[in-house]
Amino acid sequence: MIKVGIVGGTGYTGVELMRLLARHDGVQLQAITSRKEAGMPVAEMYPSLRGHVDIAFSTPADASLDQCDVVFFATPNGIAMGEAEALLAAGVKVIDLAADFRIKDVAEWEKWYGMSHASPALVGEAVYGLPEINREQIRQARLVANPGCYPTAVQLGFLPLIEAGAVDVTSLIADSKSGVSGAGRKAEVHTLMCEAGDNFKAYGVGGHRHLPEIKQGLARAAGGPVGLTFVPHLTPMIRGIHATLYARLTRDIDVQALYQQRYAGERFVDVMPAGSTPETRSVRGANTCRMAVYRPQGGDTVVVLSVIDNLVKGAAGQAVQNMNLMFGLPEGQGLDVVPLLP
Ligand SMILES: NC(=O)C1=CN([C@@H]2O[C@H](COP(=O)(O)OP(=O)(O)OC[C@H]3O[C@@H](n4cnc5c(N)ncnc54)[C@H](OP(=O)(O)O)[C@@H]3O)[C@@H](O)[C@H]2O)C=CC1
Ligand SMILES: CC(=O)N[C@@H](CCC(=O)OP(=O)(O)O)C(=O)O
Repeated sequence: MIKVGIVGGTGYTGVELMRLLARHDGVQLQAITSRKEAGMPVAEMYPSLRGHVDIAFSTPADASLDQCDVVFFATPNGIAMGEAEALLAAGVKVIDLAADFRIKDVAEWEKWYGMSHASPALVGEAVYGLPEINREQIRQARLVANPGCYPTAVQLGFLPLIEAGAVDVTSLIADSKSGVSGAGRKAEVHTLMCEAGDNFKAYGVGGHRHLPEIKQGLARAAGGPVGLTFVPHLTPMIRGIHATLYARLTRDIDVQALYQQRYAGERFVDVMPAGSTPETRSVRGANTCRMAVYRPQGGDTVVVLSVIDNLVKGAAGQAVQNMNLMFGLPEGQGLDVVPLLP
């Protein structure tokens, strides 16, 4: 049994990790941290876990994380970078759901995240945890930078076109919408029901911190810099990301065949039949990125629709997928979830 620790168990990605790991045969939940709720049984805070998780929260200091085989950081940005080095030295693998190790250019990371990096030496070692592009490196990794939610939906949506060299990479557009759980559980005015319910708005139009992460991944696929306009929106739903992506073709190709071939062996990417429109509710609770690709009126604009559950393929599910790869387990273990509908 793999001994698992979770730092930040009271938050939305933390409780989602517990929901998935509770049904995973290969792991034992060893420690779940909370600074404020130490001593409280996890299932008292989250009755959905009654009968599934029978331990109490402990403080990060009391959690004996160095006794775990793997520690997930489901914490705000800037926490894992201060803890990872000691855990790795103790032989513990680390998966950070935050952004501390996602961007290889440390100065760029510091600019977007507004803090100094506490562990720049580890940034080079960290493997970006998008299995559909980095599977073999993840298998060997001690430290995985789990991708952001928008970057997962956007990169998976654009990759086939860019890898095939079939589009103008200087003029990509990602029009993306997120459910409110993407903002986490912390109290903030903009996520109050009277602010976010029955409302729809763009934010971060002038620059969102996921922009450099997405551009880094797409540039790697393109073999050079890309130009991307990325506009996120907050929608009045709890879970889900819907990314509508636009690119200009540079040659005539069958985009449906391209997408089907690229993701043919990928269990967690579903290319729908031509003419389909993926819905966010079709992936609710599941580790699936579902997509459809169009060439409206047979023209040279490609439109890709890409949906994920931000808490699953956009965070905790992808983190479990990465853990499975790092420990040589079947990649989908614990992730065989049928989406909840309606
Ligand atoms: N929500 C989403 O859809 C996604 C989130 N992410 C990223 O995952 C991370 C977690 O997100 P989310 O679960 O939504 O966030 P939440 O705000 O819901 O939870 C954050 C958790 O971190 C703990 N925490 C806060 N500060 C510290 C600290 N200094 N030391 C230890 N623990 C701390 C809190 O617990 P307590 O106060 O009890 O100690 C809480 O459990 C973030 O970096 C987020 O950007 C990534 C992809 C998607
Ligand atoms: C709706 C909402 O507020 N979403 C968050 C992004 C989600 C997130 O969790 O950020 P990381 O993936 O970088 O960790 C935001 O835009 O800041």
